[in-house]
Amino acid sequence: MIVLKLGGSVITEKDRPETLDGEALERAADAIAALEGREDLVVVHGGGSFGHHNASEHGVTTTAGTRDASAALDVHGAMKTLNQFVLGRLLERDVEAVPVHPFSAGHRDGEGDLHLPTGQVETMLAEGFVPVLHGDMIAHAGAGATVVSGDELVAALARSLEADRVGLCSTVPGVLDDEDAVIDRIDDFDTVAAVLGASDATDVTGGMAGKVRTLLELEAEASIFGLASLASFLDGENPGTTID
Ligand SMILES: Nc1ncnc2c1ncn2[C@@H]1O[C@H](COP(=O)(O)OP(=O)(O)OP(=O)(O)O)[C@@H](O)[C@H]1O
Ligand SMILES: C=C(C)CCOP(=O)(O)O
Repeated sequence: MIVLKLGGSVITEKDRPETLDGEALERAADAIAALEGREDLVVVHGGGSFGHHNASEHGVTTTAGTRDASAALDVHGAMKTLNQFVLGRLLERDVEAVPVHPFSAGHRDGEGDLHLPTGQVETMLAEGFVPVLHGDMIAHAGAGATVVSGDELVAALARSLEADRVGLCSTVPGVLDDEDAVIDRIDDFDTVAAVLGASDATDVTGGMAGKVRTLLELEAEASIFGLASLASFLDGENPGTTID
């Protein structure tokens, strides 16, 4: 069973609000369609130019919340729009993709910890569907609603579903060192902290630094790689950077 995140930076033009990178999304959908039926797959996608700009305008992050429903729905709506594009490209390729909207499915407790029940995802998988989740807003005890990143959802799903493989397809071929070479393996935050930055584009969830931090907390290994390596990841290889 594979949990795969399609980074928003891959499937959208992240620096142009609400702009899809149609060609990249089609390539990602082709790779997923080639896997169809061989293994259980849960897809999560990030926001890219959908969601991050809206969240930034409303001043919401993974810790700063809002109690303004219109603001929450603005971010949620942008993410649902992108989710429709992702589902559409998968359905065109006969992948039985169905949506799961985290805002309606989970919450954060007062400590900010994410709780994501997965009974619906497990039933979808058992019935042959490919669940497609996305970064979203989420009710947060004591803070209203905050942003939940696709990376956090990947980690929660991988834990609950005991995923065999976890992959994050991003716009970079892996985590890069100070000479832009792909770092093969990361097992400690401090040793790479100096090269880990935010995203180049508007991003409220922490860019590469947030991604590595979240994945290091996960017991299972995870791979971060670029679109050119998505097919090889789905074929069982470990391209890019392995976080363990
Ligand atoms: N050391 C690093 N190696 C690689 N990328 C880095 C590094 N430091 C910062 N980055 C930035 O992190 C970005 C990837 O993080 P980002 O959160 O944008 O990815 P994503 O998950 O694909 O997108 P989204 O968060 O929209 O879903 C890269 O585009 C790059 O700008
Ligand atoms: C900005 C929102 C709503 C979700 C972002 O998810 P991410 O792109 O995985 O960080």
